[in-house]
This record gives sequence, C-alpha cells and structure tokens, in this order.
Amino acid sequence: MPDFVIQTENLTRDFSTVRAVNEVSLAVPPGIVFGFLGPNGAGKTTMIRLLLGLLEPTGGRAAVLGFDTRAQAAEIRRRTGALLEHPGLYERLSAEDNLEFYGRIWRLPAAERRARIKEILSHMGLWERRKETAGKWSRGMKQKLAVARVLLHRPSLIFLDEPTAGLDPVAAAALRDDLAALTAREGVTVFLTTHNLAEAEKLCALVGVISHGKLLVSGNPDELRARSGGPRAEVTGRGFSNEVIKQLQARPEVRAAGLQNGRLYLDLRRDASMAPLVKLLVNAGVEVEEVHRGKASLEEVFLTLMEEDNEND
Ligand SMILES: Nc1ncnc2c1ncn2[C@@H]1O[C@H](COP(=O)(O)OP(=O)(O)OP(=O)(O)O)[C@@H](O)[C@H]1O
Repeated sequence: MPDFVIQTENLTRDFSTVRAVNEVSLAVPPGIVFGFLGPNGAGKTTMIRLLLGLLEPTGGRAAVLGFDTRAQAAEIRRRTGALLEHPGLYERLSAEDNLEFYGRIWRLPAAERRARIKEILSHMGLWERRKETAGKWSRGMKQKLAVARVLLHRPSLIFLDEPTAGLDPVAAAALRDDLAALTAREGVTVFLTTHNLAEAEKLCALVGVISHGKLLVSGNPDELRARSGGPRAEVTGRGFSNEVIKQLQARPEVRAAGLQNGRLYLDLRRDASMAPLVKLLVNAGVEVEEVHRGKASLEEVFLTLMEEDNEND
C-alpha cells in the first residue's frame, strides 16, 4: 500500500472557459474518511471523476492506490467503489438480487458472494428485508443498499458523492452511523463529498475545503478550527448598548462583536483574555450574567473561508 491512497499534484481540469478543478495538490492517507467540502459548483464531483480516471486532467497529475489516473484507470476502478449521483440500483429487483447481480459483475465466487451479501445487509439491519423489492423502499434504505453495493467487492477505497443529500435527518444519521461503523471495521478509505458540515465533523478525520476549483485548506477539523482565527465568546446579560459594542469593536483583541438574539457575540484574536473585556462591559453598566467561551464550529470556519475566497475574487 502506498503512503497515500490518493495523491494529486496541481491537478487541473477545464471545461471550455470554466476551470472546475484548479491546481489541487492533495494527499489522503489510508484508512480514514476524508471529507471534501465545498459549495455548489466548487468542483467536488469533477474531482471524483478525475480520480476515477473518468475524466482526463487538463494539467497536473493524480495517483490513486499508487496507479496513475491517466494510464491505469482500469486498475483504479477494479479496486475502488463509487456512489455518484445515481444509486445504481435496479428498482424491480429485490435488495438481495441487486447485490447478487453486482457480485456476479465483480466475479465473486458464489459462496463468497452469498456470505458477503449476508454480512453487509446484516450490518445495515437490512438482512431480514432482503427479499423486498428495492423500488418500494424509502430513500434512506435505498441509499444504504447503494452503499452496500459500493462495498460489496471489498474495495480498499470508496468515493461517495454527497451520500446523505436528500435524506431526512433521521435517515441521514442512520446512514452516517452505518458508514462510520462499516468503514472502520473494514479499514476502507473513504473520499466523501458533502455540503453538510455536521456530517464532516462527525465522520471525517481529515477535510479539504474547495471553492471555485481551488483547495483552500486541508487538515483535521480541530486544526482547521484552530487555524481559523481565535475563539468565540458569548456573553449573556442586560444593558448592551450600541456604544459599548463600538468600544468592544475598537479593542485590538476583538475581531468582531455584535448582538444576536439579545446575546453578545465576540470573535476574539488568539490568546485574547476575557477579563479586561468583562471589566469594560461592567464599567459601561452592563449586567453580565454569564460568559461562555468556545471554539469556532467547522461551519464558522467554512463560512469564513468562503467569505475570504469571495473577497479575493
Ligand atoms: N461536463 C461539464 N461541462 C461543462 N462544465 C462542467 C461540466 N462538469 C462540471 N462543469 C462545471 O465545473 C464546475 C464544477 O462542477 P462540479 O459538478 O464538479 O461541482 P460540485 O462541487 O460537484 O457541485 P455540486 O455540489 O453542485 O454537485 C461548475 O462550474 C460546473 O458547471
């Protein structure tokens, strides 16, 4: 196994005048869930298609499982699974027959095929329902079946393009739990695209943020939170005036201050101390009830990055 399951260098893809993927250099180690985050049209699907060798890069290069995506796409596809826009299920077949069909395509011997289908469907809580027609299933169950299909031939890497899009929160959470458990158990590396920050936070050991085709940052969610500026603080109390907010905004350790739902939100620079700010509030006549300091959420990091990227355009 190479050190990195996916490695790209300045990978670029143009569609006439649109640069969908722009000099992306990325390294994904084995055995983790990597989250590729970005808004609509950022280049996430194009990236997956490049990595599967379904699209030729305009520039740069990519190796997947040590194979070059231009020259060895068949090797890559044999060893990977992909859930792209369509679930790839036959609605009129039963769940079991769907997997049976794919097991034959992958040329799994009959006994192994049956054992593997039972194993995966059992893990997803679908074994008892295997004879039911897939077309009659809920979206969440169909999507679980689609993930089962992708994992069937024991690939060492799977690509999931927005796997929980369109699912209700309960179905999405169930699919995420199955994904986390199954991928950890099987040691498979997952390259997952999502808009959903909570999903990335829950599932991914590493994330990369892409916007307008460019990789803005990559790292583990904690690192990204730490890198995106200082901590946040929330103050509850009474008597926040415009004047006191202006005084806070003028302080060097405060990046931003404002009221939301009657609470004071402070965006602080690294190492800022709260004590002088609380003193300022009290001296200005604010009755402070509670001060709460926390880390930025991945969502805040993401929104800050998007704002900075748009300002740079
Ligand atoms: N086959 C194509 N021909 C022309 N332009 C394309 C093609 N595929 C993608 N693009 C363009 O490339 C850019 C990136 O698209 P892509 O589908 O990779 O984004 P995405 O991040 O997956 O978006 P979404 O979250 O909406 O699926 C977009 O501007 C899109 O219009």
